Amino acid sequence: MSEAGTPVFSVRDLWKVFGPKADRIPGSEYAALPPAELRERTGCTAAVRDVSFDVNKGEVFVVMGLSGSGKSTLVRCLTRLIEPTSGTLAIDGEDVLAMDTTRLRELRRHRAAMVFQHFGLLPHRTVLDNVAYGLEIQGLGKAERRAKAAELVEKVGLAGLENRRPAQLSGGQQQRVGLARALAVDPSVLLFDEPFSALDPLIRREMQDEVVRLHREEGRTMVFITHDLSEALRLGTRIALMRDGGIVQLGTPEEIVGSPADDYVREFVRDVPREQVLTVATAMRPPTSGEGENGPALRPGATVSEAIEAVARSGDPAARVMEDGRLLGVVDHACLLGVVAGAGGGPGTREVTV
Ligand SMILES: Nc1ncnc2c1ncn2[C@@H]1O[C@H](COP(=O)(O)OP(=O)(O)OP(=O)(O)O)[C@@H](O)[C@H]1O
Repeated sequence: MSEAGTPVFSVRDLWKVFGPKADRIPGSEYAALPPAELRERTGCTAAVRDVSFDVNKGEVFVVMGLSGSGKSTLVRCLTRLIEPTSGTLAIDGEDVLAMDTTRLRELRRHRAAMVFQHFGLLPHRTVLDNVAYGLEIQGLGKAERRAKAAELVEKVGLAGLENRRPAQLSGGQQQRVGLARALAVDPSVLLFDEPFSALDPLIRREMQDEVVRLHREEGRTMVFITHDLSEALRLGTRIALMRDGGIVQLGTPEEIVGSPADDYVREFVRDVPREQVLTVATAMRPPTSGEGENGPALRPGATVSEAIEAVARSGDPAARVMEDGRLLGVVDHACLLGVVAGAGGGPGTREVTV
């Protein structure tokens, strides 16, 4: 269990198999077959294949993978929009698979709100009424829900547009309405299913910033599906990288980029500018005697690219990595260039010298 206490979601040995007699697949001789062979021999597709993970309170948990890797199926299983074939699943410690229909409805409406790519806004209602809709379902009085909705409309940057209808908004603005509506019920977790993939790049970036801001300001737990690596790296506290229904690697952006679990992940992250993801805590080396007196001070979480800027500005041969007044290590030109050149992510793997 994490420091944050009970995980928001706790998922163990989860399978979702589509096809005839799907429940005979998990745990059988067929379970380890590659997808094409499984389909050929059984007519089944294992969309989610023996997956286990926790979503911790306050984190942005990104589910990333190529089309067909199982992202949507996995996230839909979390609230049983798709019924898992086998495994266990809990939200805030409560068994989701044991919930009856009333409890499940409550889960989907209040505890785990979903933000979709197609916003599903009510076309004849105004922005304000669309946001208030979730509160109406909750049984709040009219004045109260309009006041709360107005607050949320402002929070997502739509103040002044309260009385427009969805058709009078841009795609990004519609997505903000969807976001405000999901936030209205104050859920313990927000689930995003590729919400920004239909938006143009600039608006998409704006919406990503919005998610980062909401996360920073409210510490809200989020599960975010994307097939876009740069989006995953920008938003994710941790990223689960899926392939053929399984999780090939689960880790922080830095772990995924700096220590890919296998060749598949390595290929996936090949073009990522490593200096923007890897931190000085990874790139640093122990100080030699006399070092550590001078040079700019950086926190361990500073990126290598921030360190390069600091060293270039100060003209010192190295920067110091400090925490609570303690010297943890130093990053000199060789450490920093080693990261840029891709000469390994961790200590002891650098080959580049200057
Ligand atoms: N209802 C279904 N019946 C049969 N197979 C399905 C069904 N839904 C999904 N699949 C299969 O399960 C696999 C995972 O699909 P899923 O939609 O979860 O992937 P995804 O990673 O979300 O893809 P995308 O990014 O394209 O949305 C795919 O091979 C898909 O064809």
